[in-house]
Amino acid sequence: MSEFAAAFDKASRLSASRATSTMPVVWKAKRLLNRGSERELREAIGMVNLLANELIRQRRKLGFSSNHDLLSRFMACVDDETYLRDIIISFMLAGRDTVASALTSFFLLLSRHPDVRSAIRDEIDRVVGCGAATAGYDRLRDLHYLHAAIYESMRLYPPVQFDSKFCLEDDVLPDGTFVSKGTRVTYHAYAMGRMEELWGSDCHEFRPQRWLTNGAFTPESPYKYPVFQGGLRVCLGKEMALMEMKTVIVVVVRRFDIHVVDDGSSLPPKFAPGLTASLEGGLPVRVQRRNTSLPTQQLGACSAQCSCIC
Ligand code: HEM
Repeated sequence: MSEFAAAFDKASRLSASRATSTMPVVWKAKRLLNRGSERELREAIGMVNLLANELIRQRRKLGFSSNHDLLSRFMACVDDETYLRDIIISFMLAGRDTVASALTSFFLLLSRHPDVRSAIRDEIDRVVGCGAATAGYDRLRDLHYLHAAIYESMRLYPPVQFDSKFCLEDDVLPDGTFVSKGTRVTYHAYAMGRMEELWGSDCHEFRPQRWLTNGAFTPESPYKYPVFQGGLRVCLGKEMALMEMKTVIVVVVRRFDIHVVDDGSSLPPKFAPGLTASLEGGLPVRVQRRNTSLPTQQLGACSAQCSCIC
């Protein structure tokens, strides 16, 4: 693991432990005295800042004006170095573990639902084409069943399981509930995804079809499905996350079978405490190459017998 990743993980873990502390006064005292976990947190944040600054410095040296990656784009329009560093750290924090968490639970569910796995493979062959090794943006967008399976997986295992906000001023919620200034209000995406009132009596089942109408993906209100938050502070990386996930899934699912080790238990996974949901001890899997001869040829080069739409 790189020094950056290690410092990053440590800083995330220690910040999350503040939120779950039963006596916040303890960590606040430690922070004041620069002791124990708070001292470690300060050091980890220092290391993250240092390495993020170094990343910016190196990119500046190499030149960024003709590059179209995210960092170069931000560098082209942000002058303030500290602000730029904080943007990089925010995007890494928001985008790294969330996608990893979503993919982990997706493959966990897929190994328990071979019927869904087959349906995904059929759709990929039909839409992406059996002659294409990877899929472009437009083809990924047309994978409605896969989109539905990803949404369904995150309904049951949202990467951000719950999220709190603090009320700045006295306020009244749409249902008339009064919330006084300073109150902590938490929405719990994990619990909401398993509520019978919201999802029906099969709310605990993994059923991608619930998101499809005549084969097309049909979204739900973000206030019913707050996996990416809603309103003004909705996740900025939502579309990017979905594309990233689809890209990985298309490549992996076509070539490999992922078997969760000791899956026979069908016990619910045990989560580790943290800002994003991760499984305690990881998810041990056996990866088996499928007996498929996926071609290296490009889109549009399929044989006459192929039923795909290239
Ligand atoms: C499956 C993957 C993801 C999930 C489930 C997810 C979920 C969320 C949630 C729940 C929030 C609201 C957090 C809060 O208000 O406290 C959020 C915010 C945010 N996300 Fe994501 N996210 C994902 C991937 C990404 C990716 C890949 C990026 C960018 C590379 C990203 C960038 C952001 C940013 C910048 C915010 C802050 C928006 C703001 O406060 O205005 N996210 N995300």
